[in-house]
Amino acid sequence: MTFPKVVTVAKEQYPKSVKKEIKYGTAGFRSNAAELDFVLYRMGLLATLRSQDTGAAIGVMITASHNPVADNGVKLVDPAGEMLAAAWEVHATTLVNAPDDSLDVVLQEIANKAGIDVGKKAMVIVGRDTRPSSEHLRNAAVTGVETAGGQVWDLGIITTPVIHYIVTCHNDGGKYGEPTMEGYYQKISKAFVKLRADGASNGKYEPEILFDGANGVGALAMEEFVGHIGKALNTTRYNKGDGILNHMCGADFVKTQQRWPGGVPEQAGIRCVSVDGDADRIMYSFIDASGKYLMLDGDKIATLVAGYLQELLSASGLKLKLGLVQTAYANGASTEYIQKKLGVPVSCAKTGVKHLHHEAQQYDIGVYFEANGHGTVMFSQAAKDAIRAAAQAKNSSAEKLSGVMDIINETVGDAISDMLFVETVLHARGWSAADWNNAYTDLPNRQMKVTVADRSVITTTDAERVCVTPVGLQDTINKLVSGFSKGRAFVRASGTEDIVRVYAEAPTQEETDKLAVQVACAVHDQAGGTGDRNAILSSFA
Ligand SMILES: CC(=O)N[C@H]1[C@@H](OP(=O)(O)O)O[C@H](CO)[C@@H](O)[C@@H]1O
Ligand SMILES: [Mg+2]
Repeated sequence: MTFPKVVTVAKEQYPKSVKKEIKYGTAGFRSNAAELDFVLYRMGLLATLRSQDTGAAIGVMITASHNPVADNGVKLVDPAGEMLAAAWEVHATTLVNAPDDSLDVVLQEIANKAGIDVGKKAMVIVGRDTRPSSEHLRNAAVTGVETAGGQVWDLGIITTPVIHYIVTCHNDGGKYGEPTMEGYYQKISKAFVKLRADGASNGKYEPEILFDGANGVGALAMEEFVGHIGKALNTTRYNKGDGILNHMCGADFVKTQQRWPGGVPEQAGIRCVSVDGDADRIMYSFIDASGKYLMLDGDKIATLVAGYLQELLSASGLKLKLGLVQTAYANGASTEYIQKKLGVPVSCAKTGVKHLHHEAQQYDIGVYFEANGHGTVMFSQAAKDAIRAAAQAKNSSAEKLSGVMDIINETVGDAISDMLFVETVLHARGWSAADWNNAYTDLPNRQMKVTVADRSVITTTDAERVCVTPVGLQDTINKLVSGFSKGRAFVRASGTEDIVRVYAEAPTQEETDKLAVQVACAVHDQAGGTGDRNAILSSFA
């Protein structure tokens, strides 16, 4: 047998403890941490096989991102820093659901299917967030890798974007950057400091932020990072790990509650940057002169950076195709602004970073962002070559573009790198947060969750904007939407929670809430709702 100890180790140390089928979803496997030992062991096994399959190092990140501290999760990172290939998501699901005593057979089947020489060397790069359960789960993953004959490179506590960066750099022989934490910090901070060589203040821009670390790994990363940026950006850091992870703070709290994060003193006029529990998402907040709270989300960031890239691109004279990728959750006002005012083409992708990432590859410069603050910019090789050559020839816009390329972590959304990019654009434009916010006004919007017996009855098309089944539900939605001038609504099954999500937009918050409630009731009625219908009806009463 090719996998001699796999079954014994599983039975003795990491027996399968969950009976129900679990699935490698939008963000890998995620659940209560107590249910994950066997999953991590098995993902260690699978990562080894995937490494043998690709002849490259594979990443394993242990995190449940913005979810509560009692949860945890695992996702694999493919050789070029991208999300695990779809075919391997299927293998992951098969392996995790197999009984303990058939693990060796299932592994062999995967190896046969993919034509893998399992005697080959394998390297797995493991990282984890600050959750108390993460160390224990790391041990399970490491045991998996070693039992399958692979070698482990343990990065310890690290942000999700940095593991993506290190996997990329390790596999391309250092072309993208030096494959270490220090290499990452150096690369992005040097570019940032250089771009503001003329001075940190400019017009209404002040180089000062409040940083909300969500009590997670982003806070630790920022503590190290400030040493590299010196006076270029003055940061006051909060939620550094003294409180509960993601609790009343962080990017997800800010986005879903549309409130100033707990643990950060309110200061009018100063930008507050919130990251999530693994630092791949970012939100900006500020309080204006009249004391009003304002949130600047992924759509605001996307339009700001795409507009700036567009400007540099046309000033440089380079003929490269720039585009923005959003999802159906993008605020309609942001799409209209970027398309009509700035003339940047927009594509809509399905929810989940891998879909946006893929869609962004059709552009020379592809900006992608989810409204919840997860996103980055990708440059094609041709774009990189053209920009660097023009920069060498002292084309000043191309020099700026080249600097911006070094700030950006192209491998995945990265809160710290995205923050530096936003700060760079605001600095270049001489804008305050209010100026940025005034570019366009968000349409009021509302998200709701509906529990149903089986969320897979909801299927969609057209980047999730149209519901195909249950038959008739879309007709109902259309009818409801037509009752509001300029309304928009859609429904889809969540990929990370056992619920159906409802999204609505309309000219006023009151109408938006009304539309959301009506659509949620339609889902409840036509898709097998299990919750309390009256509770839906009285949601915003
Ligand atoms: C509406 C929304 O915010 N959905 C989130 C959420 O996906 P769902 O499939 O909607 O549960 O989690 C994903 C993974 O973190 C993230 O990519 C996505 O944006
Ligand atoms: Mg995250």
